[in-house]
Amino acid sequence: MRPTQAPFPATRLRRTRQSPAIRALVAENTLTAGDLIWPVFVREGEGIEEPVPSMPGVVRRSVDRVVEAAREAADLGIPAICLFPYTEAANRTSDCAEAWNPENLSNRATRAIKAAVPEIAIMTDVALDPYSDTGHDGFVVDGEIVNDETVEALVRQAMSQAEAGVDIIGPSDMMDGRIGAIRTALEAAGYRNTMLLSYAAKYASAFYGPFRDAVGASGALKGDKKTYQMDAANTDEALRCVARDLAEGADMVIVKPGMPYLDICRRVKDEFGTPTFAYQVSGEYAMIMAAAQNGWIDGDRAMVESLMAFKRAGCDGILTYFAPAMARALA
Ligand SMILES: NCc1[nH]cc(CCC(=O)O)c1CC(=O)O
Repeated sequence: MRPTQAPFPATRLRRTRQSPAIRALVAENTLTAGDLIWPVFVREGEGIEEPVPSMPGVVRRSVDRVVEAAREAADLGIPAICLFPYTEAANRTSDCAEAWNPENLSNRATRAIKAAVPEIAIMTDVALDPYSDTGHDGFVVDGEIVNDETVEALVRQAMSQAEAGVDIIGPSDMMDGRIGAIRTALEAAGYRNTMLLSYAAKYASAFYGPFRDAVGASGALKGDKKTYQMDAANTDEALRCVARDLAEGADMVIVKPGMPYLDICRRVKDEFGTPTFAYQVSGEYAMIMAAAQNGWIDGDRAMVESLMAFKRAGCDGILTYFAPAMARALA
């Protein structure tokens, strides 16, 4: 694109910024509730909403309260909710068997939401970290996060989620070959419409800190995730990950974290034209909320601006803890 314009004063770029009406007319991007996926934390119990200290305004909900939250989200026009279980220490084992227990928290929440709020799409996370005693996304053997054995377990986890009625399966583990393995298993079992939203370009990030508190993984995690999550120095590698996952049967892809990786969002969208999502992760949310609580920034305006940035970068939608607040602001 080559913008063409007459010399000043024939061209005055401020003309199209002069009033809310004119600015609305020339806005290049829009943000709607339909762009949002809301990640929620699920815990055991009943009637419980337990604050997550490092994520002001975010709570862990018992299944009955998650159902209420899903109702509220659907009424606000939010199309999808994403479930993350907080697992107690007793359910964190070296074989991670709770991950494919049909009665695990994630599967019970899925069935309860499906029954009460059938119109909202349910997304779940595929990775072993909520169920492992090491806090890693895969099995650890002699200090190595082993790929192929982990993929077999991820397939079992994904199949139990499909069986529970999940619409969108989100593998966030960054193992090699898991998209193809899960897609093959889904097709073989007749789950033709179950979508795979691959966390294709997921970076090893300091911004996941509050999330690990929220799901109870902070204490468990030994070491870091750098042998499977990506190095912040790389961009071409992100395109290779996305190309690989699309070739294996992913329907849509995620770039994660969001704000520090807007360049990756733009490249992925331009290169593949596939439905592309950004995950504005826990640490990004926490930064904005912390500054707002200190009176250092206007939290509502920072929320809107940060989410519009993803649309500008080419994203079709955003996973964000701000989803209900943003949807309310748009209503
Ligand atoms: N595989 C687990 C997972 N799924 C989503 C997040 C992070 C989300 C957030 O920070 O909001 C993580 C954490 C991690 O990889 O350590």
